[in-house]
Amino acid sequence: MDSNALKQIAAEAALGYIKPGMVVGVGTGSTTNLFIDALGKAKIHVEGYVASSVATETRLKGLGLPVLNLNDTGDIPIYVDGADEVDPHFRLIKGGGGALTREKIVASAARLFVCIADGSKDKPMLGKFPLPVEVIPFARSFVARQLVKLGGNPSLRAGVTTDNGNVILDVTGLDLTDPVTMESRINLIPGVLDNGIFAQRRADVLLFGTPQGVVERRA
Ligand SMILES: O=C(CO)[C@H](O)[C@H](O)COP(=O)(O)O
Repeated sequence: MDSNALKQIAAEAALGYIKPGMVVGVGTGSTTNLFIDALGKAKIHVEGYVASSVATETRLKGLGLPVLNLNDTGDIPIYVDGADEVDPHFRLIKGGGGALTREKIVASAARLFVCIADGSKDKPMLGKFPLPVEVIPFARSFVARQLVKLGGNPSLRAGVTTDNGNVILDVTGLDLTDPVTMESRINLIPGVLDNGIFAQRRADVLLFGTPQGVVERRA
């Protein structure tokens, strides 16, 4: 099975968590796109979907699925999204698609975070995938210098402006043995909007697509 097929079975498994009448938070990325397409076919009568990016909103609307504004909903029952890395403690690196800030907001508003991924994202620890950090453009150079002081090697993601009008620094070399602390330390740098460590809001359920089928883990 290629990685797309593994993403597909993980995405379809997440449908089992979607019940009629729910408000459903929807992440961003190629795995989530497969989940959206599966939702389009499943025609479950949910109350609506809260999108974590403009791209996701466009895809949902393109399939005729109802999109809600997060400001018009309370806490939401469930959020489904992919990840770039997942550790054994359900902590994640996200933001490969640049949508990390809105993803973290919607994930934090959700009571259950279901993470869908192909099995290659299942890692013994976080830190190989360059950590995305969303930065206000005015502060780009200052923030990059502070990230170097934290042990990182930041590089500007060329040609990318986030849905919030900001830039992304991708950072290699950080020591993520304590991801909870590093998540906070980076977010304390003035000019940082958020970073792609999801350790304070971890996933609750992991659905990994593997050649042997979907592996499900619960925190
Ligand atoms: O965090 C994300 C987007 O900001 C994605 O969930 C992450 O990059 C995984 O993407 P894909 O499903 O395409 O592998």
